[in-house]
Amino acid sequence: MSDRALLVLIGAPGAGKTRTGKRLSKLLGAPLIDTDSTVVSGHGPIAKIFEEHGEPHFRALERAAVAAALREPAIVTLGGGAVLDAETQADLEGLPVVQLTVRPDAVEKRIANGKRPLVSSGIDAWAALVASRQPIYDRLSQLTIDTSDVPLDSVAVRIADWLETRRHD
Ligand SMILES: Nc1ncnc2c1ncn2[C@@H]1O[C@H](COP(=O)(O)OP(=O)(O)O)[C@@H](O)[C@H]1O
Ligand SMILES: O=C(O)C1=C[C@@H](OP(=O)(O)O)[C@@H](O)[C@H](O)C1
Ligand SMILES: [Mg+2]
Repeated sequence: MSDRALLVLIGAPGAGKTRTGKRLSKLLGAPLIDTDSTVVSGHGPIAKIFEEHGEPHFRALERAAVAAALREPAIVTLGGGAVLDAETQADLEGLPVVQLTVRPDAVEKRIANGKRPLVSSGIDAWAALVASRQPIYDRLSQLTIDTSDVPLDSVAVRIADWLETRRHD
């Protein structure tokens, strides 16, 4: 049997997927693949890709990174929009998928660095984007954790505990 991801984190931009994935990787001693980091390593900053080549080009690069990552025995953290891809949705079937969520009041500061082109105009754009995707995040995930008031370490521990329980089911 080919390798598959150990855990996948999905959810809204700024919910904490990348940072939580890093903590979990340390906690579990497992490798981490952040698909945005893969794209950035190969093609430069995301905002620049959007500016110079447009969103469809970014999505194609992202899909390639996601397809490769999901075939590795690693913790995989996706960009917030990666789950819009139908092939990615199919690839996630049967994998442990955790959704991170965050309230608008808590995310505002987190996304203020201008690195996320789709939400750089502010919290209303973020809220509209997340509302449109919420049914997909809900359908694909088996566990949801709101990170608004929970420290990173605690989010990581909760996910590690859940994974452990799942192993014994
Ligand atoms: N549980 C948390 N509590 C407080 N701040 C957090 C938490 N998780 C993430 N952050 C902060 O939010 C920002 C975005 O985190 P990141 O992991 O990049 O989110 P995502 O990958 O979901 O877009 C970072 O500055 C990070 O430090
Ligand atoms: O929600 C989105 O469409 C995006 C989220 C970002 O990742 P994070 O969710 O890790 O911020 C990044 O992939 C890109 O800016 C597009
Ligand atoms: Mg991220």
